[in-house]
Amino acid sequence: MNALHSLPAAEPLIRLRGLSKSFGRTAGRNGGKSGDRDGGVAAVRDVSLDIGAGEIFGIAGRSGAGKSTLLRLFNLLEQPDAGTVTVDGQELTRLDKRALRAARQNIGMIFQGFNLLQNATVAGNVAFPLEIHGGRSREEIARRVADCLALVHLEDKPQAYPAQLSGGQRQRVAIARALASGPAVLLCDEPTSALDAETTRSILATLRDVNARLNVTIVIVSHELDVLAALCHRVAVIDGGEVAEIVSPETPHAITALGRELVSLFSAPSSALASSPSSAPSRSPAREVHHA
Ligand SMILES: Nc1ncnc2c1ncn2[C@@H]1O[C@H](COP(=O)(O)OP(=O)(O)OP(=O)(O)O)[C@@H](O)[C@H]1O
Repeated sequence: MNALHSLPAAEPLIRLRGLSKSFGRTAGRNGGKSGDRDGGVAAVRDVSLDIGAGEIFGIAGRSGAGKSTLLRLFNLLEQPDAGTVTVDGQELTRLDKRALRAARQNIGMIFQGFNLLQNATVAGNVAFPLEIHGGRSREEIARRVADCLALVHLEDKPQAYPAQLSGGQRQRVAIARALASGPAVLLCDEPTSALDAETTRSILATLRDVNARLNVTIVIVSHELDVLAALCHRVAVIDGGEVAEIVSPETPHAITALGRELVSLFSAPSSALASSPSSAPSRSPAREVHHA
């Protein structure tokens, strides 16, 4: 689908235009349009999106739809074959390596597997991106680490090692680390998929808090539709690398099956992952997107 979806009223914080990415023999700056024909995989096809400052934006889709590839294009962990990525007024796709490294300070990212340094303490993990980027004093870094750990309620764990923490605590360390440089954007790739329902609820509460208190724009990929419905203002449904539709709680008639399910979950007052502490503790597997 070529149409530009979505449109926050104000100037968007994130602007994607005509993004395409193929893997395989034919990947190249020509847009990967021949990707299928020549045996490659067209993972993302001509995606254009605007995401507003302070928005929580979800990406849904079946396994292999292109969700993670699309997310990794937001900070150019994947280089697009065609198209542009603009974040906070900076067109990332025009930057050289050095400028891109600096621009990435404005874009934090967390992953399903947490990706923590096992041999570093909690404080060491959070300090790490600040230390490698340079330009900050030891005191500044210590203050920033303490602030970020307080934000995720781990102020009592700076000297612990990742192996001594629960999965939820590890993900909160990863969130603190991703926020250490004060980014405007937090990208989340399946952040709760390795966690049980109770822990998922606490991570969602932390992400809501980060969004509300710091106005950090969040983009989250998840195959768990109830997670997306509990957290997001809008969700893009990706199918075959394209944006099939964007749904929100106000969408009257979703066109895809996933979109319809999301809309029903948005309006489900008893969503297991709603912010209310009295909500039901477990999630229904029927609300997950199963492999295609
Ligand atoms: N590094 C790569 N090399 C080759 N093909 C890739 C690579 N990364 C992704 N792909 C292919 O691109 C397509 C989209 O993959 P992607 O991981 O983005 O999908 P996804 O929607 O995130 O799937 P899942 O929910 O299973 O993680 C798939 O066909 C996948 O096999």
